[in-house]
Amino acid sequence: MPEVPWVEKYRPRRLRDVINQTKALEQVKAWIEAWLSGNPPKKKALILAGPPGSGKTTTVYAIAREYGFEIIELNASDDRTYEKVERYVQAAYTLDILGKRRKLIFLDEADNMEPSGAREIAKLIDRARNPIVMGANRYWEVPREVRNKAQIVQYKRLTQRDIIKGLVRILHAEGKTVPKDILYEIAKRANGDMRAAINDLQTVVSGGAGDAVEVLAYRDTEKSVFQALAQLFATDNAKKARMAVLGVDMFPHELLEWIDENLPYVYYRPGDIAKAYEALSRADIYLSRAQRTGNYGLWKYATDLMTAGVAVAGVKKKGFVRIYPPKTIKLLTESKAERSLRDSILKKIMKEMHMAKPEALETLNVLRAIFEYNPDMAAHFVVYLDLDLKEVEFITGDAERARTIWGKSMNIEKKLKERSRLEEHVRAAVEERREEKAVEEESEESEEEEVSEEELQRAEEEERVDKPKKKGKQATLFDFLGKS
Ligand SMILES: Nc1ncnc2c1ncn2[C@@H]1O[C@H](COP(=O)(O)OP(=O)(O)OP(=O)(O)O)[C@@H](O)[C@H]1O
Repeated sequence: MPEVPWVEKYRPRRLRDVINQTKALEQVKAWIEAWLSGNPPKKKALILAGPPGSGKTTTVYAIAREYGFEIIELNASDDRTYEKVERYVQAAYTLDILGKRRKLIFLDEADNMEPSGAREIAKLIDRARNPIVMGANRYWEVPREVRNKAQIVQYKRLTQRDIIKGLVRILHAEGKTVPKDILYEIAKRANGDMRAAINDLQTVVSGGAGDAVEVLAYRDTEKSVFQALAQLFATDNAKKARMAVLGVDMFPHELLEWIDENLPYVYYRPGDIAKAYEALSRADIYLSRAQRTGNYGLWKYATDLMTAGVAVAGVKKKGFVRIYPPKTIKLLTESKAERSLRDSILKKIMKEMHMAKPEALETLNVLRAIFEYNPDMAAHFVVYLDLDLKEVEFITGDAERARTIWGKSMNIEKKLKERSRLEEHVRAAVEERREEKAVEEESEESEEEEVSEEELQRAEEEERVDKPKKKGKQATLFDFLGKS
């Protein structure tokens, strides 16, 4: 028998178990108490607005339980809903008098109402004798005529901490545990949606830890590391082994951890295991050298050793090998937003560096290392690839480091701008000078012509004078010589 969905099994029954919506709950309580005071609130409808899985429906059910209402739940996007609402509105008072439980009408998805339905619902709110509560993710998409007649109660997006609190509560109740990093990963990717988080938790707990990682971490990655490792461990061909890990979106040292974890299950002869580990430890040496020196070309040797080096180490077990994540796993997960960031970075790399996608992926890995260890060089890449801050954050995975690199890149950009301004300036000056020179030369040329005419005359005269001068000079010398 399939298990009851935990989202229903663990839906808080009481208001005080609803996590981190205190302000909203107070408003809802005050409003419902006004109904019970015999002096109904001015606005006879309530809109609970907020992100999915933040506790709106839960509130309605808990309030009904605590204040003794029966809930009539209807979907606002359903065309026939308003007819039903009308029936209940009519009947409600009578039922009340007959001592039956009071009814609370809950209309979910009020932001998906048809305009015609909205007009009817607005009319019904006017005539309502019992509380009408609506749920909506996008308040502004609730038709205006309905919105105007309702009081709004805003639900917050739950924080990661709230989500973890909710998940831990369920784990306690189930007597189950999951690794902390997986729990955090679930909370992170839920993005404030407790329902999504609880569903993920249930999948993970009922599936076992191996599946957990597969379900959570690798459903979006380029090529799953499970697939890659299965291929790697199935071959004793060096080239195939190298190929197996291409396209795995992972740092070499992370890949190394995965291989490290799974090696003992692949070889059964101790000598072979030892040989494989030797290849791994040499890979590790290359990796730390790469990190120390910034020579990331060494990554290639490291990757060769951990793939080809391991693949040829000996005789492997036949058949299916179950791949386990390393104990110290750093989950490489991606949300939709992260994925789109990564794609946009890849596109920039492909465009600027003229690369195909697999190469761009490798480059992204290299960039990650550079961004981790060499902020100055990273800043140049930011400018070169025209990355934005979000993309830099994605590459670094660390907001603070991203800001440092971003700051540096702004300086470079400023300098580049200054330089191009300067260049422009110098170029303009040179141009100006050249023009001036051209004008000068032109006038010089004409002056020269004039001068040369004069000079010509003078020269001619001089020539006449010169000769005797020269002669005179020579004569003097001769005279002198003669004299001496
Ligand atoms: N604030 C909360 N505290 C505890 N549990 C919560 C909270 N919010 C949601 N949950 C849990 O998440 C699941 C979904 O919650 P709920 O149905 O109240 O979401 P919702 O806000 O109505 O979402 P939607 O807008 O999608 O209808 C329930 O199982 C509930 O137990």
